[in-house]
Amino acid sequence: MTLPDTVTLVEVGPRDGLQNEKATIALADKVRLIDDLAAAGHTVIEAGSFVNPKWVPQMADSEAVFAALTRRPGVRYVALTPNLKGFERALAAGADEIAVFAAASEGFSQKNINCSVAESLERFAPVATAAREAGLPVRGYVSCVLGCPYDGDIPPEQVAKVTGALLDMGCYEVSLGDTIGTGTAGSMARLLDTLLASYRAEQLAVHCHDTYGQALANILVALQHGIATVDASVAGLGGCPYARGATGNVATEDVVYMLQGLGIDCGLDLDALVRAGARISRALGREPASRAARALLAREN
Ligand SMILES: CC(C)(COP(=O)([O-])OP(=O)([O-])OC[C@H]1O[C@@H](n2cnc3c(N)ncnc32)[C@H](O)[C@@H]1OP(=O)([O-])[O-])[C@@H](O)C(=O)NCCC(=O)NCCSC(=O)C[C@@](C)(O)CC(=O)[O-]
Repeated sequence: MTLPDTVTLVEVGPRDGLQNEKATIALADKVRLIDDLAAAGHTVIEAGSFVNPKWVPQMADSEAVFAALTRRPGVRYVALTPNLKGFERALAAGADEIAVFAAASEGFSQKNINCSVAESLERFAPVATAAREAGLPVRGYVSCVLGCPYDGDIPPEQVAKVTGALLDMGCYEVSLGDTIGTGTAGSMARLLDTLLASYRAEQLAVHCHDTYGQALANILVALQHGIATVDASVAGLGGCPYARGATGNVATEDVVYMLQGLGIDCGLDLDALVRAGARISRALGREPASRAARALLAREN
């Protein structure tokens, strides 16, 4: 199978990564992280979310984050928004793009956004319309595409239905979230075979959590299916507040290391990324979860 020549990495560390942290993270550390990631070559960075701060307190300062980050030309700063209220906050904060987030399973939808999948899609439609009127691109997420902590196995057809609804309402791309990281190369291949019967590879991205250590294998399968957009989180930060036990996203450093080995360009400076991951990990009082970052840092000592 042919692999893409270039891959776009969507950096979700500042949002998906930090949203799950219990201790308060200083605004300056969040902003420094985003600026470091842009300096390392990222062109798409999810910088925060405009959700109910009672649900996700760690993202309560997203307005301040957007106001303080140093905008680099060519970088899109994305905001996650659950409803029109969130969209208005994101617009006022100066987000370049917004992301709406649905789920493939009813159980996760209820726990994460307090409504059914159908109700969430009804909520997102006016958000997509408002974003279009404001000239902002909209990205869609579908969570739990390879398993749900509440509903168990998820048939690929169920994922295809929600993906189609998000594309129909105007999302330019849908990111397929293996929220609890239970997917394997086999289940990812089956999912993509189903989705690619109806949608183009350019309309899809993958968002793999590494709970079972399968994320890189699953991403490789996605690349082999022609998917050229991959979400990742520097230092493997994160988890999901509504999916107990889920670890962070695949570490961006590990994905970059794999892509470099495959000769695929993603425009990132691995050393700069490793330093960015090490800095935020120090601020959080831990080692980076990235295996590549730890190996590269050990070589320096
Ligand atoms: C969706 C809601 C808001 C529904 O929550 P709700 O409680 O049903 O909302 P509501 O409409 O009934 O409003 C209740 C209160 O929330 C306020 N409110 C309502 N909306 C907003 C807003 N946007 N910003 C600020 N405040 C808001 C609203 O004004 C009201 O305030 P009150 O009258 O009580 O003072 C809530 O469930 C929520 O915020 N959920 C967010 C959960 C979340 O952020 N989860 C993590 C992100 S998803 C994820 O990580 C997965 C992903 C994307 O990475 C992919 C993957 O890995 O699978």
